Amino acid sequence: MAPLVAPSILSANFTDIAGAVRLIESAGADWIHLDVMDGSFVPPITFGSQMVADIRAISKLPMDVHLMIDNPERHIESFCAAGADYLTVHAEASVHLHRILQTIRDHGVKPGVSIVPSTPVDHIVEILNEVDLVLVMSVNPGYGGQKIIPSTLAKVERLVGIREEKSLSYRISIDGGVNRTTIDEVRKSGVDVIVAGSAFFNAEDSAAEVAILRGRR
Ligand SMILES: O=C(CO)[C@H](O)[C@H](O)COP(=O)(O)O
Repeated sequence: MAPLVAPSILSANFTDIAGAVRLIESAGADWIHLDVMDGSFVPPITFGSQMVADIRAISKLPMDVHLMIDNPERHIESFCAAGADYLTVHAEASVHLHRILQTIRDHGVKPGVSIVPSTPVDHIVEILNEVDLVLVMSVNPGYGGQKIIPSTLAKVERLVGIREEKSLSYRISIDGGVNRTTIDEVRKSGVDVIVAGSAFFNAEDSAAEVAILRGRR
């Protein structure tokens, strides 16, 4: 099956977020990916739950909210209330991962877990039955436009295997450095969702770019 495509507004022009959302919709992309950064877990600061609420007000596309923040437990309620469909926290950001994931689900939102390139899949095996999404960071988080770290694709393959072995149903997403040069290798890993920032927002024809990322040329 073709993967879903989730353009990341991190690579959009922040003076025209509504325009970026319209572009994502008109290009036929599947989800909107929102990178929340706090200047602590990662160096940059992007935006908070108000951005999620404002996008919810103008779009019905599923919102895939990726919290690159420390102490995510402090912010679960506000992002759930803002209208996130998927809310993903970093395994490295809290020792109380199990509780956080359950809190997200209690709020009626799909919980996700993410790992940075240096974190092995073994670190999250115990909570895979609690999540609807596993987001594998294929670059070190914080910035768009970086080169993919190829060894991260083996983690996607491992997650595909565990899902089958344990009859689980999470989706696997990859984030960072996915573009028309890397897409063939990325798709071979068995990934379900492709997050694309610069490849989407720098494309001359964004609908064609979505088709390429899905594997239809
Ligand atoms: O999470 C991110 C950075 O932390 C971005 O979503 C990711 O890097 C996508 O950007 P690009 O497709 O340009 O690599």
